[in-house]
Amino acid sequence: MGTALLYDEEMTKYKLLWVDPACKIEVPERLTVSYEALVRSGLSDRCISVPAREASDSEILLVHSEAYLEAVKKTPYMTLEDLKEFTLQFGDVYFHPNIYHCAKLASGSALQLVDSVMTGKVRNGIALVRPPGHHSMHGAANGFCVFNNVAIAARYAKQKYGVKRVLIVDWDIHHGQGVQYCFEDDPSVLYFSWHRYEHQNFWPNLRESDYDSVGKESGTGFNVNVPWNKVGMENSDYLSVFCHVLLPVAYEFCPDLVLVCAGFDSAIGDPEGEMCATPDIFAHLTHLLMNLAGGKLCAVLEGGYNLTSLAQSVCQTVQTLLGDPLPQLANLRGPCKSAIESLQCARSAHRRYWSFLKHAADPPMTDISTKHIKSTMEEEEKREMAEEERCTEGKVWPEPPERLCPPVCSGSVLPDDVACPDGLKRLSSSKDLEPLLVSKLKNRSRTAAVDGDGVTTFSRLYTLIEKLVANEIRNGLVLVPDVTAAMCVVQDLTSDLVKRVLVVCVGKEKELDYVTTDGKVLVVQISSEDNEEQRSKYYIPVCLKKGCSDTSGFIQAVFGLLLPLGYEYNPDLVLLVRMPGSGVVDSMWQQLIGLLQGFAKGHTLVLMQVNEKASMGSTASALLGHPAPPLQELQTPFPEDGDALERLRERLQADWKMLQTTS
Ligand SMILES: NCCCNCCCCCS
Ligand SMILES: [Zn+2]
Repeated sequence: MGTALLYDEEMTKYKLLWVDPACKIEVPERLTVSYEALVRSGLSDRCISVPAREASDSEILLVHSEAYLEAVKKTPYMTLEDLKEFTLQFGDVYFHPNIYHCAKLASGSALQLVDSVMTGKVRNGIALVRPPGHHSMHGAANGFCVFNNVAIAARYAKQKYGVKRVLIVDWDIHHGQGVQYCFEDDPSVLYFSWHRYEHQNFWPNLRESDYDSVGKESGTGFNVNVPWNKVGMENSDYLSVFCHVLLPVAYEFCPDLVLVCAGFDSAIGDPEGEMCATPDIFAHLTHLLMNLAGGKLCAVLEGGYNLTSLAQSVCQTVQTLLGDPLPQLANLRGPCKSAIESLQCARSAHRRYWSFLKHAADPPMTDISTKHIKSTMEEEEKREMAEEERCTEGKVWPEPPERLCPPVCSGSVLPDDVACPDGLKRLSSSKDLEPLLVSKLKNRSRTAAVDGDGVTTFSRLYTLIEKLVANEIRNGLVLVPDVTAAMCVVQDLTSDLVKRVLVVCVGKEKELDYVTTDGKVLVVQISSEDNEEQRSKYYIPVCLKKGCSDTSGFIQAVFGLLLPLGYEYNPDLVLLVRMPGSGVVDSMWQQLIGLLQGFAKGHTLVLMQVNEKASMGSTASALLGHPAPPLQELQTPFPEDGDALERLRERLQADWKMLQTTS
């Protein structure tokens, strides 16, 4: 299924008609540069164009009051003076004779997008709209917003499609207070927002935007705020919050639909956000949400006021929705001190509501929610200030790298008597291995693996790896008689082909006879075994009491450890090894493959044993980019697992900064 794109140039036909410094950044060009960038890059042609429509009164009344709607209805007939007068009652917003029409189109576009996704016409999509929506409230316009496009879409999805749970992710740099007010007492809508806050000193300066606003009444726990108390936040900070706050909660919530308040004023260069995250971060934020709700994701444009970073960020988002390989994010050095405080506060505020956060640490000693923080400018913060100046003053960043789609998506190396799953391209060995390499393999790994056809297998394997590295193939599936032997062989084959290999071992391993210390390989093993003594910086055993069949524990290990480690390590190849008898559940297995595609431009090599070929179908499906099925009802993780994971993270965070969640 495809990706919907909604855009209608009618929504460019309103603008600020008088002088108002607070509103001058909200210009029609925001929409035209975004759409033109999609056209120029060829991305719009790859999308399914869906027409905009006007939201009806009853749809608008799902969120707004009749009085407010009636008042807005009058604006097309107002004189300039009347419009100015009418605007005065609201904050940081302006009206125009055509804005009511555009506001109905913006909300209607969001509803068209929901229809396209919920009817299965498309898998996901994006609506490029203005005016934005997330600040508008039941009876008031605010922050450039007239109708709350995403809030209306959430109510509409519940009413028309019986959607039980909606996740709203608001990655715009402003707090979507309008959305928060709408759903704070509603447990069927989980609202997540990060936003520039600076201890309530940044617009809209609301006390209820802080991390301790967790929702109310039956909605308690279903409102997650992460305040940024400094500017200059980078990719590391954003990814840390996704891994350590949003994703655990989102997976536990298990939504039927994901709506994104896709504001791009959180990108570098934006005059509002003054952050330093680069446009390619949105490729990863989108990707990390795409295995929720069976891939049903609707992104609706909110803010974004630097026309260059806005256009780039929109393209990065659409390219990921289309399933293209992700760009590698380099030198992620872990969250800054301020981000860690925000992270820790949000996690501790929610640990009583979400079992996946149950073992989160206590809030930091310094109570960061007070408005006038009296923290002395420590050495670290001085460095951060210097960093910020460099970042925001410069306001230059590299164009996001090109994300080329390999001609072949998934290759396979299988025993001759095993049928190749649909969609995979069977590889034959293009050449025999050099005798030297064969002898190296023979003495390296168990004899059983390198008999006659063993060598054929290895030469095919070598060919597959060469094609992955050459980006001729995106990922691959390998079925071998003995995964342990094959693992060592792959390590040998890759050692001179790639710089860094992330090995993810699912299940028990007899004994891992290669533990490298040179950093060329990072092994993360998830099983029921605890190899305490073998642990090193590059060999990280994660022990689950009930082993890999415990999906709750598994998913916690993925978000709390594997993903942050993977981002920091930034491998050029991911080797995913499924040990026989691991007990991993197929849906979890597919989620894992989906999530690991975020690394190494999607170059994932899956190694499985022939006797597990029953799982080849689901493996192939995940490798081909089909969204993983939602993880059904997740039980509460075993306390000892959650606790052990937190302890392991605290031990490792000295070596791996992306694991930090406590200051
Ligand atoms: N420096 C201008 C103040 C603008 N304040 C309102 C911002 C609304 C953003 C909507 S995404
Ligand atoms: Zn914004």
